[in-house]
Amino acid sequence: MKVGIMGGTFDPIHYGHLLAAERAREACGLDEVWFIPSFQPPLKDNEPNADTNARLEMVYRAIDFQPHFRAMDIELERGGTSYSIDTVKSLQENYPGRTFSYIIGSDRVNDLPQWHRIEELARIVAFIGVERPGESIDVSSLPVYIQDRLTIIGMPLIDISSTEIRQRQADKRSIRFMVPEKVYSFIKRNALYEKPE
Ligand SMILES: Nc1ncnc2c1ncn2[C@@H]1O[C@H](COP(=O)(O)OP(=O)(O)OP(=O)(O)O)[C@@H](O)[C@H]1O
Ligand SMILES: O=C(O)c1ccc[n+]([C@@H]2O[C@H](COP(=O)([O-])O)[C@@H](O)[C@H]2O)c1
Repeated sequence: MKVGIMGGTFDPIHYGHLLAAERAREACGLDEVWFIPSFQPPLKDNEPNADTNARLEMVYRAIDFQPHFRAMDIELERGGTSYSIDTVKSLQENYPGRTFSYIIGSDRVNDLPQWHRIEELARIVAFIGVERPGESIDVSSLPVYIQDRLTIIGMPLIDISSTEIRQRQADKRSIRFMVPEKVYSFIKRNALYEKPE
């Protein structure tokens, strides 16, 4: 069974994440995509804005009724810095018989050489890269051991980021149609990302 890992801060999850997962599933013949929210993403300086329960709940709402998508809380349960090497090793131990690939956007593809224990990680997992606006994938500057494990797939450029959603929400501008309706209603009901008056 082939599983794609869609890891992220998901603060909040948005249509860019969902389309990347779906196009990777189709292009690479993945049986399932597992969405794994990070507790603390390794290369981001700031702590996530929404708490872990809210970020996980938004992922559940976004993938509700999608037969090939699952959400897993293993990084939230583990706590600490969410290194992918720890996640993949734990998945391999707990779910034998699966092969895992990481689905990542162009910003993360380009910083793969900075990932924790990347040489070891690249031996046990493959990477599926998707373009996102603002940063194009520069395959030739990546070490060969990463290039060998990387497949770039096509996807329409979706110019949506969680940062922009948080900023729009703080500025009281519209975030409708940037996130699924059930995520939208959760953000509004819980006043996430709003600036205190
Ligand atoms: N619009 C998008 N198109 C393609 N891939 C995306 C898009 N947004 C995020 N990704 C990818 O999804 C993964 C998780 O992203 P993350 O949760 O950090 O979202 P983000 O929008 O980049 O968040 P932030 O703006 O808070 O940094 C990363 O691999 C990232 O490159
Ligand atoms: O393991 C690492 O060193 C590492 C460095 C950067 C990113 N990642 C993972 O890549 C995924 C996307 O990260 P981010 O910061 O864009 O949310 C998420 O699952 C992170 O844990 C992992």
